[in-house]
Amino acid sequence: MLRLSSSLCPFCEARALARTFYPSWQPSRSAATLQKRKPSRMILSSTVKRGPPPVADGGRATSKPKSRNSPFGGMNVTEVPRTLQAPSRSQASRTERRRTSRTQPATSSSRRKDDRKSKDPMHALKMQRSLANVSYEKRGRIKNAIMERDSFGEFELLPVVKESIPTQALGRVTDVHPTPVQRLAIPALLGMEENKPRRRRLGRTDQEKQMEQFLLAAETGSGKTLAYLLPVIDALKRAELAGSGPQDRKARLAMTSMPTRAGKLFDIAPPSSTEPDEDTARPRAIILVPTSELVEQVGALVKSLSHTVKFRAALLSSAYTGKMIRSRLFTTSGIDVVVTTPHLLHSITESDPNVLSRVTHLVIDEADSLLDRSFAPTTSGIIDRASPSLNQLILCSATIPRSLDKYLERRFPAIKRLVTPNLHAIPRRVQLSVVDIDKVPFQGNRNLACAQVIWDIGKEGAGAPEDGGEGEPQAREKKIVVFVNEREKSVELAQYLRSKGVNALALSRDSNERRSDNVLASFTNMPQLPAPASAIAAPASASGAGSGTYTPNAPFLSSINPPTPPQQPAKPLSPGPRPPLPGTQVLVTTDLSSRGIDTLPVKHVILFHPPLGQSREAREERKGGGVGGEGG
Ligand SMILES: Nc1ncnc2c1ncn2[C@@H]1O[C@H](COP(=O)(O)OP(=O)(O)OP(=O)(O)O)[C@@H](O)[C@H]1O
Repeated sequence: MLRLSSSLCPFCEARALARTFYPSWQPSRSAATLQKRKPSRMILSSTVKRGPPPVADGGRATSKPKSRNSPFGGMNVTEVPRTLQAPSRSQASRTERRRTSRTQPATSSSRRKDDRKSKDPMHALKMQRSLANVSYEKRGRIKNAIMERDSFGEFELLPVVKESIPTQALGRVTDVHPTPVQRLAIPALLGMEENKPRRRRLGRTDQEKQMEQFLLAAETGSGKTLAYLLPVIDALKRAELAGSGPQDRKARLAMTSMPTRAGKLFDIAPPSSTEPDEDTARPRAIILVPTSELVEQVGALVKSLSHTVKFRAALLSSAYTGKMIRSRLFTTSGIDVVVTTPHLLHSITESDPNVLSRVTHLVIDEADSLLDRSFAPTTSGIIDRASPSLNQLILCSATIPRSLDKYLERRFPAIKRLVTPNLHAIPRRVQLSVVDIDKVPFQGNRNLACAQVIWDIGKEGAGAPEDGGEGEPQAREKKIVVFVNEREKSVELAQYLRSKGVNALALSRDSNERRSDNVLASFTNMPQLPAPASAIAAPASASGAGSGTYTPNAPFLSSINPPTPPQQPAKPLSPGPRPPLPGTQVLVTTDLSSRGIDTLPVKHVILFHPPLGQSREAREERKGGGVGGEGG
């Protein structure tokens, strides 16, 4: 079991740790995993943390421990620090041998699995191996390059766009400066670096050769939305000032001849009496996100900018009725920017392919999700259909899983990768704790372990506001998100937690609570919290991310468990009502709520299952094939 607790940072840095381990989601400021010793497909990268090869010294291999005082000292920790876990030299060499054995033909896969189970308690944390490697040299180079761009004024944005940044986009921020990803991406997307030799374009078609392709990869909560949105809006406004070009008309004509297919999910055909004009249902920019919740979040930023920059934006998602979608899309006043999900856009284009005919900018936000196995066919289809008119294709992601890496190599070999220095890094202020549920007092009872952790967090500093400040009691409530791998489990666990006196709600694709605005809203609709979170487990080491094994708090355990004689293992909880845990709200959810949603008030995240590193949909597909289950 892992538990992370962290201090605050303006961009929910702590979510990045869990996101680093779990590329398909990004939780909030702290996280915990209830870890059972089972192998996981998500493995930490062997090359990210690995230092220089051991130096032979008189026949004995010696390896110098990596300094934790370096700029990346707290990053990419693949094992519990020696002080906490005290692995022996032989254990370390076994780990190394196991890494090597993966590259060699296996003699017995079952033996290898057993080996992993028995000798590698931190196996689930090695999920980073599924992430693409970014060399330190490259990180250093980028860091130097972006250091001097510390003001939005340095970007060649239209004045009206620049003026909207402090007032609309970052209204709540007092000291407005671009974040690293914004320093990196905005000039590139604006073409401010065009004097540099252009990279060879290897697109599949003539049209694609003209299309610029970018990958924005930066840690979660780093401001990627604004990093792509400002240049896109700037380009739309410039095109508007210049008038639409002949290329647009050509592409539109080509698309008009595309056949209309049946079998659509939503009936969004335009009213038959209305002849579509230039701007009706012909957006020039489309932003694709994985969930309707994200449509709302990204859409809110787009809408706020639209008020001052003056463009027309529409939010389309399955949260709206077909009638609302139709009226937004086919509004006679026209449409410039659409924020939607791939499946809905696919349905729309099935009935009206012309919707994509004028798209010059296509953004695939959360590209690691939208180009994974479950979304890729739909997303790729949209890219194909839009590419004739596209000027820029922008992929945006908090991680680069190896699967995405390979996809890009194959499909977009000329893509320009804009990667921030801290990508795949574990935020230093995050505290990480591992709970071994096999040990006393949990003895394999994962639910009990989870309840215990929540009680410990809830009781920690009970009575005092979590951020040390004043405010409404509701705002002082501790918010904890528990991520599970199966949606059925979210309901079951929430019920269990309620039976233990925890105010817990389940949120999954098909839970009844999903439609309740209050469920997610209370975990997201908070002002940015400036103060650091209280330390829950051991204080973070001075050198970086705190990490250690979690020790159940005995008094708190007894508050949900009957007292047990000393030296005796605690008995598992029996179901039944418990006195409520005050001031704590828990959301038990799948990765539905994880992709890019800003859960700012959440400072504690529990990874109930070791993440599988795939989207929920992909896992459900696999589950259909009999591989499902609780995971972990
Ligand atoms: N330059 C900035 N200065 C201060 N705050 C910023 C800045 N840019 C963005 N933010 C804020 O940072 C928060 C996170 O931004 P955003 O959602 O764009 O991050 P992200 O990188 O897209 O995260 P994710 O990977 O989770 O989608 C938002 O509340 C946003 O208002």
